[in-house]
Order: sequence, then C-alpha cells, then structure tokens
Amino acid sequence: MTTQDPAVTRIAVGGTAGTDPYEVLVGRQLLGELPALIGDGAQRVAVLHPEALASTGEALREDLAAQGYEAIAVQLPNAEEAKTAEVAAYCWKALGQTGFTRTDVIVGVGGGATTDVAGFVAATWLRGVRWVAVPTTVLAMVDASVGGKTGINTAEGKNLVGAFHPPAGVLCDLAALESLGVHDYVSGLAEIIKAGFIADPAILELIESDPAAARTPQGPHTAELIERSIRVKAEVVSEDLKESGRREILNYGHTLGHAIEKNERYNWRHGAAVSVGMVFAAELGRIAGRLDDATAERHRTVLESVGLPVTYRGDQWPKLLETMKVDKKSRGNRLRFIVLEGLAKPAVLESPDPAMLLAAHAEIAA
Ligand SMILES: NC(=O)c1ccc[n+]([C@@H]2O[C@H](COP(=O)([O-])OP(=O)(O)OC[C@H]3O[C@@H](n4cnc5c(N)ncnc54)[C@H](O)[C@@H]3O)[C@@H](O)[C@H]2O)c1
Ligand SMILES: O=C(O)C(=O)C[C@@H](O)[C@H](O)[C@H](O)COP(=O)(O)O
Ligand SMILES: [Zn+2]
Repeated sequence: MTTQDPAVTRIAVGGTAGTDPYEVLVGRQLLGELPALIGDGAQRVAVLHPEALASTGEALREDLAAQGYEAIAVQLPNAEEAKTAEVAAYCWKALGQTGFTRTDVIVGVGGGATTDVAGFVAATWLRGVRWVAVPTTVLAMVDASVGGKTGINTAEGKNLVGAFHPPAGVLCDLAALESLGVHDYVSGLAEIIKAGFIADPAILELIESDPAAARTPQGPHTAELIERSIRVKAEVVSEDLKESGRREILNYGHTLGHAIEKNERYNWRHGAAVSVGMVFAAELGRIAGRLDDATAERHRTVLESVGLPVTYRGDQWPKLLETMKVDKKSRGNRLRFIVLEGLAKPAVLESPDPAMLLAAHAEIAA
C-alpha cells in the first residue's frame, strides 16, 4: 500500500486550535500504514483487542514483533464489559510490566468499546502516550475512533470518566466488517443516520434508496456512507475538539440513549439506544415548535427501515430522567438536549419544560 493508492480515502482531522492533525484512512489492507503511524521512536507496542478478535490481535502482535518491536497483545472483554476501571487497571498493569515508556505506542483494534478503552489507557498512561485506532465495526469507523473522546463507564453512567486524547491515525479496513454480526452492523447505522440528520442529508437519501442493502457490508453505498459520516465527524471535531460548543451536535439522540443503555445494563447496543434517543429528540424538537412534523416522522421511517428500534418500555421514565441529569451536556440542574430546527440544522434546547419531556416520552413509550 502506498500513500498514492487511489483506493484509499484519506480524511484529515484536527490541526486547528493547537491540536496535532491526523488522518482517517478508509480502504482495504491498510495495515502496511501502521509502522508509519507508530513512528520511529517506539520500542514497545501494545495491541489492545477484544476477545472476539483474539486471532487478529495475535496476528498483529506477531507482525509487529517481526518488524522489531517488543510487542504485546492485551485481550479485553467484548463490548461494554471492557469499559470499566478494572479493565483499565488491568491494561495499566500490562504496560507497567512491559516497561512501557512515553515513546511507546498503543494500538486499539476493535469496536468502539475497545477503541474507547485503548484511547483512555493511552491518555492516562504516563499522562499520555501515542495511540493508533484500528476500528473494526461500522460504529467505530464512523464515530468512536475519530475525534479523541476516550473513556470508561462508572456505576452512575456512561462514559463518565475519560479524556480528550486524539489518536495519531485511524485505519478503517472495510474488510473487517465482513465478520461483524448483523445487529452490531446495524447499530453503526444509527450513528450514520445521526450524521445524516445533523449535517449531511445525502446520507439519508442513500439509505432510503435501499435500506436492505444498507444493512450489509456488500451494499452499493457502504464506503460512501462510511466516508460521508467520517467527514461529518472530522469537520465538527476539527473545529471543537473539547466540546466547548459545536461538538455537542454529535450528541444528538445520546441524552436519552445513554440513559437507556445504563437502564439495560449495557445489554442494548449503543446504536439501538441512540436510535430511540433520536426519535425522542426529534419529538422534543417538534413539541417545542422547532421541528416540522415530516422531519420528525422521517426519523422513525429511516431508523425502522434498517431494523433499528424506535420505542422503549414506557414504565421506566422516572429512572431515565434521573440518569439524564448526569449527561455531560447538563449544566447544574439544567438538562440540555440537541434538537433539530430542520434537516442539518441542529440546535440546543435548554431546560425543556417537564411536560414537554413527558409528551416526547409518550411518543417513544412502548
Ligand atoms: N469515543 C467516541 O466518540 C464514541 C462514539 C460513538 C460510540 N462510542 C462508543 O462505542 C461503543 C460501541 O461501539 P461498537 O458499536 O463498535 O460496539 P463494540 O465495541 O461493543 O463491538 C461490538 C461487538 O463486536 C465485536 N467485534 C468488533 N469488531 C468485530 C469484527 N470485525 N467482527 C466480529 N466481531 C467484532 C466486539 O468484540 C463486540 O463484542 C460504545 O461504548 C459507545 O459508547 C464512542
Ligand atoms: O464525539 C462526540 O462528541 C459524540 O458525542 C459522539 C457520540 O456518538 C459518542 O457516543 C460519544 O462517546 C458520546 O459522548 P459523551 O460525551 O456523551 O459520553
Ligand atoms: Zn454515539
């Protein structure tokens, strides 16, 4: 693979406001790019991977060892079970025992849960070492591995401990998606649809043109959907890495979505919870008089067309409301939501009236 390979798309991220720029590469067989991203200074490389990708992690470790690095593979639990303080501590121990220094590098290979932990371990080890993301799910490619939000959950909620620590590069090998189960694949479509509603409606049209095909890596628009979504994320985080303003739009659907995930003890996929959260946010916008009926209804239609849920148990509202209070967009006692004022017109809704919240909840209550 050369840097001129036309089959590889390169999307630039960052480079503004004092942050180091990096690239997201989308294509196939991209691992030849890894040594350049690891850089010249590293002696040791730790490959963090989930249990489901044990052979991928070990193959990568062997490959790096053959190139002269002291390489270790650190296996994490699958999915959300990896996003705990205990797993982070297990990784810190592995790094400590390997004598990991500030010039050594972490590689996170896996879905968003793995890249969130890998980035968090990289952010905290010796107060910050270099890391490279190799996302292997749709969701991790289009969202989790881009933008430098890293973190773990606590008993009180989702991603409550973390750091902004962008990777040195992101390698999205589309071949990895072939082994992904359909539910995990479709979960990633929720973040793609989110990018469509908040910034790039062409995404919605591509999915609406053939929703069944959008559910598979073989679909005719797979690469375009992934690239368009990465461009949305790259553009936003390049402007506002630390979420002091505009980046909040990427949280569309997440206020309720994260509360559902916690309520379900993380047995719901992130994208499924965000899907219900987006319908809720659309209804909230509609009820607040900001969004037209048709665009609110379009949320249900497109999300359902790819098999994502649009309702949630109606008897859980008090618990969901309580959890939403620790959402990171909250300020003091004020709940804040991202809503739409039209397609690609996200806005903040501050402290909505409790009656409005209840009315929006009634629209998603099963
Ligand atoms: N940091 C961010 O900006 C950001 C953005 C969006 C989501 N997230 C986080 O990402 C996480 C969800 O990520 P996800 O949807 O990738 O789920 P995931 O990481 O939980 O992966 C889903 C499952 O697929 C397995 N897997 C991964 N790649 C595979 C492959 N190629 N083939 C077969 N199995 C594979 C994993 O081991 C896991 O069991 C959530 O924790 C969410 O909070 C973070
Ligand atoms: O990158 C962002 O900013 C996002 O909000 C993207 C979300 O899809 C992602 O799930 C993120 O991890 C949520 O962040 P949080 O700050 O609400 O935990
Ligand atoms: Zn998300």
